[in-house]
Amino acid sequence: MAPICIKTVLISESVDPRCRAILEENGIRVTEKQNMKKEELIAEIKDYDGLVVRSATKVTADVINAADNLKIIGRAGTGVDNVDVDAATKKGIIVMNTPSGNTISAAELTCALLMSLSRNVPQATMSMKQGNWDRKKFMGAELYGKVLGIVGLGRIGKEVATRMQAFGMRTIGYDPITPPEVSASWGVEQMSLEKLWPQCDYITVHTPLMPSTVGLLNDETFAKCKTGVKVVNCARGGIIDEEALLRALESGQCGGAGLDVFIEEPPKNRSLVNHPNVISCPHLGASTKEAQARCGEDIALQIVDMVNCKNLVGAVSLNPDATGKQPSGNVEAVADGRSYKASGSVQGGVPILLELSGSVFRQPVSLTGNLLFLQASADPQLLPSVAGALASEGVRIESFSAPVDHTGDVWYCVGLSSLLQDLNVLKPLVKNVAQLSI
Ligand SMILES: O=C(O)[C@H](O)COP(=O)(O)O
Repeated sequence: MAPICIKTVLISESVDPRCRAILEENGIRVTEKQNMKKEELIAEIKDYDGLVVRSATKVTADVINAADNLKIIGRAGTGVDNVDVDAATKKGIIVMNTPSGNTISAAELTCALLMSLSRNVPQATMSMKQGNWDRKKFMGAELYGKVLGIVGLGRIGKEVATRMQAFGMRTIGYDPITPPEVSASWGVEQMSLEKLWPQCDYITVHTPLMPSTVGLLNDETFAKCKTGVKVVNCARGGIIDEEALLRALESGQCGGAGLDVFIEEPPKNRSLVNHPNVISCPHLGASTKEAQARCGEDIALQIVDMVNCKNLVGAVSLNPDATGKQPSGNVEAVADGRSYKASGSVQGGVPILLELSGSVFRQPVSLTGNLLFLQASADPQLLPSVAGALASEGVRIESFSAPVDHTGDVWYCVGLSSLLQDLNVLKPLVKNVAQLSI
C-alpha cells in the first residue's frame, strides 16, 4: 500500500490523551477543539488531513464536502452512525472505528441498569437524599430465575449474557448473523423475535441503529411482551421507539426502562427522563478510564499504521481513489458464460476487493480465508436466511460485506469458518453464488 500522508489531525471531542501522544510521537500535528458548532467545524476541517471523533461530532455530508484535505475519519469508539460513511466513501475518505475497545464497559453499564431496575437503586438513593426512609415504596424483585431477552448477540450482547447468567437469569436472544449454535455455546438460546417477546421479564438491545432496527420495540411489539416487562437501551436511541415506550410506561405494559441513549442527545423532550420508572444516564456506556484508554490508543495506532503502510485495521469504508497512488486494478472473469468485473488493490500485502460487477462494497473486502460471494436482490431477510442455511451445514459467518447501493441485484461477500460442502443449499436463496479459499 502506498503511503497516505497525514500531517495534521483534529480531535473534536474528549479523547484519551494517549491518542494525541501517539500521533505526535509519530510526527503528526494534533489540534484539540471541542464543542464546535457545525459552521465552526466546516470552517476548521479544511486544514486537516485527519479527524478523530466520538459520537457527539456530527460528521455530515456538509462537513465532509468542506473537508478538502481530509483523508481519514477515526472514530474512537464503535458506532459510526454520526458519520455519513457514504459521503466519505464517495469523497475517498477512509472511516475507521475501534470496534472492541468499549465492549466490556458497555456490557457492564447494561448489567448495572438491569440490576438498578430490579431493585430501584437510583430512586431509593434520591429518596434517601431527600431525607426519607421509605422501605415499602422500593420493593424490588430478584433477577434470579427471570428471563432476559438479548436482541443483538454480537460482542456486547455476549458479555451481557454471560454476566447476567451469574445472577441465575435465563438468557434468550435473537441475532440475524450469530448462528444459534455459537450463542448456545455461551448460554443463549436463540429464537425468532415473535417467540422472544412474550417470554421476557427484561429485554436489552445491542444492535446498531439501521433501518431494520429503528423502532424494534414499538406499540405492536410492546403489546406482545409480558405486562410489566423492563427494558434497557445502552445501544442507540431510537431502537426502542421513545413515544411507544412512554405510552407503555404509562399503561404499565412496561414496568421500567434503563436508558443510556436517546434519539436526540441531550434529549430536549424530558418526558422519559422524568418518568418515575425510568433510570437514565447521559450516554455513559463507553465512559470508563479503561474503555477510553483502549479506544484512544487503538484509533491513534490504526492511523499511524495506515500512514506507515501497514494494515487498515478497523476500516469501515475505503474508496478506490482514497490513496490516489495505491496499486489498484481491474479484472474480468468469465464463468458459466457470464462475465464478472472486479476491481481492487493491494494493502499491506493483502489483496482487497472494492467492487464486484457494479456492487461497491461499503467495507473493503480482504481477500483472505474462506469467502462466499452471493448475488441476490437486496432484501433484509437475505442475511438471516443465508446464516440459517450455513449453520445447518455447520459453517459460521465470520464477516459480512454489503454493497453501498441496495437496489436491484447486488453482490455480498461473506467470510466463512470453512467452505461449504455443497453450494446447492444456497441456490434457492440467491441468483448467483461462488466460494473460494485464499
Ligand atoms: O458507539 C460507541 O462507541 C458508544 O456509543 C460510545 O460513544 P462515545 O465514544 O461517544 O462515548
